[in-house]
Amino acid sequence: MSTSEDSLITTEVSSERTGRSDRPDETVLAARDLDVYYGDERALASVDVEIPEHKVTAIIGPSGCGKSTFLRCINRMNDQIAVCRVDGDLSFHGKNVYDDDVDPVALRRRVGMVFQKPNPFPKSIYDNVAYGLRIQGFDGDMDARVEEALRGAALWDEVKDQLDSSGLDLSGGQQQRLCIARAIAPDPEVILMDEPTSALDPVAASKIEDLIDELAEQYTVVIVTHNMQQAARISDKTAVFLTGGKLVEFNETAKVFENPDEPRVEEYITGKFG
Ligand SMILES: Nc1ncnc2c1ncn2[C@@H]1O[C@H](COP(=O)(O)OP(=O)(O)OP(=O)(O)O)[C@@H](O)[C@H]1O
Repeated sequence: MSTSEDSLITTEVSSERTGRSDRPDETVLAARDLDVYYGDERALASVDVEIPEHKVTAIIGPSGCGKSTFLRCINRMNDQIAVCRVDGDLSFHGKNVYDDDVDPVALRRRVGMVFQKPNPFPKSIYDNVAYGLRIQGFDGDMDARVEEALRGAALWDEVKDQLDSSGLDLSGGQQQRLCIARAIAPDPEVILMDEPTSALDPVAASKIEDLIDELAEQYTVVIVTHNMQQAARISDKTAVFLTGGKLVEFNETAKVFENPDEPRVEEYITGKFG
C-alpha cells in the first residue's frame, strides 16, 4: 500500500478547501443496501454510503460501474426509465425518497442536477434562469433572484448586458455555468453533477472547478467524474465504484488517493485498469 509520500497520482490533493475539511460531517443523504436493476441486470449492488452536507463528494470508477445510476437515484431521475427498479433505502434528511408519499418534482426542487453536456433551453439567458422559479409559482423579486443565481454561477459579469440574448449563443463553458445558475435559482440543498466538465475545454473546465469549490460553501455537491485529478483537486470525500456496481471504498479524498484500503482501488487509481 502507498504512503502519503508515494501518492498514487501526480496531482496534489488540496487540504485547504476553505476550511470545509475541518467541519464535522453531517449526513444529508444516505444509501443503505441500495440495489438498482435495469430489467434483470443489476447496476448497483448493496450500496451503503453517507454523503455529508456542504461538502463535495466525488463518485469515481470505470465505465459502466453505476456512477450515473447512483446519481440519478438521488433525485429519482431513474423513475423515467421504465425498466429501472430500485430496492433498499435512499434517504434525504432521514426520509426515504422512494416512499410513496414523496413527490419527485418536489424532491428535484431540493436536489438539482447539472448534466455532462450543457443543455440550456432555447430561450433567453434570463428565461433559462427564471424557468424553474416560474414553475414553482415564485412571486418574489424575479430580477433579483435571476441576478443572484447568475452571480452564484460566476456568470453575471459576462452576461448582465445581454440577458435577453439566447442561452444557446453562449460559449460551452458559459452555457454550463448558465445550467448551474438554472439549477441553483430554485435554491436547492444538493446539486448533482454528472461529468459537468467533460465536454469543456481546460480553461472552461477550470472555471467550473473553481465554481464547485465556491458552491460547496452553500450547497452539498455530488459529482461524477472520470477525471481522477479533478476528483483529487475538488472533492472532500471520494466514493469509488468498481465493476458490478459495488461501492468498494468511501473515505476522505486524501486517504482514497494517497493510501486506499482496497488493493483494487489502488490498481484503479494508478491506471492498472478502467
Ligand atoms: N437506461 C438504461 N437501460 C438499461 N441499462 C442501463 C441504462 N442505463 C445504464 N444501464 C446499465 O447500467 C450499468 C451502469 O451504467 P451507468 O451509466 O450508471 O454507469 P457509469 O459508471 O455512469 O458509466 P459511464 O462512466 O460509462 O458513464 C451499465 O451496465 C449500463 O449498461
